[in-house]
Amino acid sequence: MIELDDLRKTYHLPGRDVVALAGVDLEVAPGEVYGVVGESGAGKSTLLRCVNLLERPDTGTVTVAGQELTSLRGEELRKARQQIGMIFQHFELLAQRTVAANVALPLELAGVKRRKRDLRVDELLDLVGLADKAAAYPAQLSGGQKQRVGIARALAAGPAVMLCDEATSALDPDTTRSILGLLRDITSRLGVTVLLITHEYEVVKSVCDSVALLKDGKVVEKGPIASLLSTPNSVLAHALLPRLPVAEPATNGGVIADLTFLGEAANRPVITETARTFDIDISVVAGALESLAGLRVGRLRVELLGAAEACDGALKRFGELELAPEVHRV
Ligand SMILES: Nc1ncnc2c1ncn2[C@@H]1O[C@H](COP(=O)(O)OP(=O)(O)OP(=O)(O)O)[C@@H](O)[C@H]1O
Repeated sequence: MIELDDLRKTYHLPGRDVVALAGVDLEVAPGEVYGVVGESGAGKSTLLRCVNLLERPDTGTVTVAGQELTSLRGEELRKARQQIGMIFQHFELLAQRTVAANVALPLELAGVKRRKRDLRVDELLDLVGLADKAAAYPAQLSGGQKQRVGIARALAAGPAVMLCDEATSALDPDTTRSILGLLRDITSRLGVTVLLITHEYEVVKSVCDSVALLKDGKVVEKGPIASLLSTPNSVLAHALLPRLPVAEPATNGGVIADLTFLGEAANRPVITETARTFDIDISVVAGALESLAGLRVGRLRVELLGAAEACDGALKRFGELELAPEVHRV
């Protein structure tokens, strides 16, 4: 649904060049929620601006819903952009317009007739739970309500794709949860594909199917969350896994190791089986369980007590069982 091929963008400043995108390839499948994460300055905003061509990449192509936007200009580009809705960190609502008139704006620009427009606006406000705020002005709304208006406006022209620029960074954690839930729910119901940029892994955890890590203008890792989680040494997987407390010294002088359980592995009696096989004691020190991209992911910190060789054997066995044991050397 969105295809980015070798996107490059350099800003020329007096006396120096800043490479913002250094050859980005990305493919977002229809209906998917795709997150792009990265530190400040990694190139996330530039990437998003290049997708709807608010910024023209120096080279490379952007294809959205089968149409190569980078080959279009003027009226053709304006038309093609109606396939793309956008929501912003600071909502970007027009203060002098009512909620209904803000949502109606893309429809006005697309030349939709008054009656049809009004019906569509009612439907959209209903969808985002703001039917009773149609006549209110943005200043009278909370941050979460403003973003709901932003979502309704982005959906107004019936886009195939929605771009979200740090959509929840200005909101508190509870409001963030409800906005992300709404975004996930509405876009999956309407079959809209979402590309979002964020610097928060919590956002990726709660809504994304796939994720890419941008660093210095390059994608250094990407893929569906479910496959990243089972990729050894994946930086993204590590950042997305449920958090265990900072390692404490071994309480009984044993070997401390963190194990990761994905999906069905959580149901197997591997701890008792391994303890029996190697004739050691294994106790659970800490644990966490979360749902990530529809997959149950568990992490367990265990302490192995027994002969050094037996403990090594047990750790090797955990590796064979794909539990990715990480040993804490204390
Ligand atoms: N209009 C511009 N002119 C000059 N340099 C720019 C411009 N926009 C971005 N840059 C530079 O390009 C690089 C990438 O910036 P970008 O804003 O895309 O990163 P980001 O990952 O979105 O960062 P943040 O999370 O802080 O918004 C940075 O070094 C930035 O200073």
